[in-house]
Amino acid sequence: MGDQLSEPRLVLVFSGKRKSGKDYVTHLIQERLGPDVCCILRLSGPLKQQYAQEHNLNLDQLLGPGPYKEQYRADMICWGETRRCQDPGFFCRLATRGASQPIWVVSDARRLSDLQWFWSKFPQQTLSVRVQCTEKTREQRGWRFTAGVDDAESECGLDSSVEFDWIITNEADAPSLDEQLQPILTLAKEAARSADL
Ligand SMILES: Nc1ncnc2c1ncn2[C@@H]1O[C@H](COP(=O)(O)OP(=O)(O)OP(=O)(O)O)[C@@H](O)[C@H]1O
Ligand SMILES: C[C@@](O)(CCOP(=O)(O)O)CC(=O)O
Repeated sequence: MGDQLSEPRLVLVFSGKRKSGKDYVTHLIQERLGPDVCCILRLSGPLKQQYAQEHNLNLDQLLGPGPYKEQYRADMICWGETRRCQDPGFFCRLATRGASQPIWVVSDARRLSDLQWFWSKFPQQTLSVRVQCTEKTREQRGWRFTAGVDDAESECGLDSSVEFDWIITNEADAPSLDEQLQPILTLAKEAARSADL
C-alpha cells in the first residue's frame, strides 16, 4: 500500500550536469506555482537518507548545495547503483511515495531508466527538461571535474539518448529564467486548474 501513487496532472522530469542549477531552477518553479500545487521530488532524497543513516553522516549537508556531499558522491553513486541494478525503479518509487500535489517536479533524473520509469507510469503527463550551462559557469558555482564521477553514468547517462521537451540555459547572459520557464509555467498552471475542476 505504501507504494500507491496518487495521479499527478503533470510530471516535469529535470536533469542536468552537476552545478548546472537543477535545484535552483526547480525551486524557482515551485516558488512561482506555490507548494500546494507543486512539489519537488528528488530521486537522490531517499538514497541520501538511507546512505546517511548507514554511514552516520549529516543528511542536511548531503542534501544541500555545499562541498560536503562531494566527498561522498563517488561512494554514494556506487551504493545507489547496487540498489538500481536489482530494481531500476527503486528510488523513483520511494521519491514519489505520498506526493499529493497535482504538479510534480522531479529535480534530478540521471539515467535513462529514471526517465523510462516516469514515462511508463505517467505516459500522458511526463515531460523532460534539461538544465544546461557552460563548464565555466559550473566552475564558478564550485564544480571541478572529478574522474569516476563526471565521466560516469550518473553525470552522462542522459547526454545523448533523449530529445528533451525543453532545454533551459541557466547562464547570466541567457534570457531570464522567468522568460525561459514561461511555457512550462503556463502548462503547469493549466494542468493545476484542470485538477480543480
Ligand atoms: N541562476 C542562478 N543564479 C544564482 N545562483 C545560481 C543560479 N543557478 C545556480 N546557482 C547557484 O549555484 C549553485 C549550484 O546550483 P544547484 O545546487 O541548483 O545545482 P545542481 O545542478 O542542483 O547541482 P548538484 O547536481 O551538484 O546538486 C548553488 O549554490 C545555486 O544557488
Ligand atoms: C548519489 C547521487 O544520487 C547524488 C546526487 O546528488 P545531487 O543531486 O547532485 O545533490 C547521484 C546518483 O544517484 O548517481
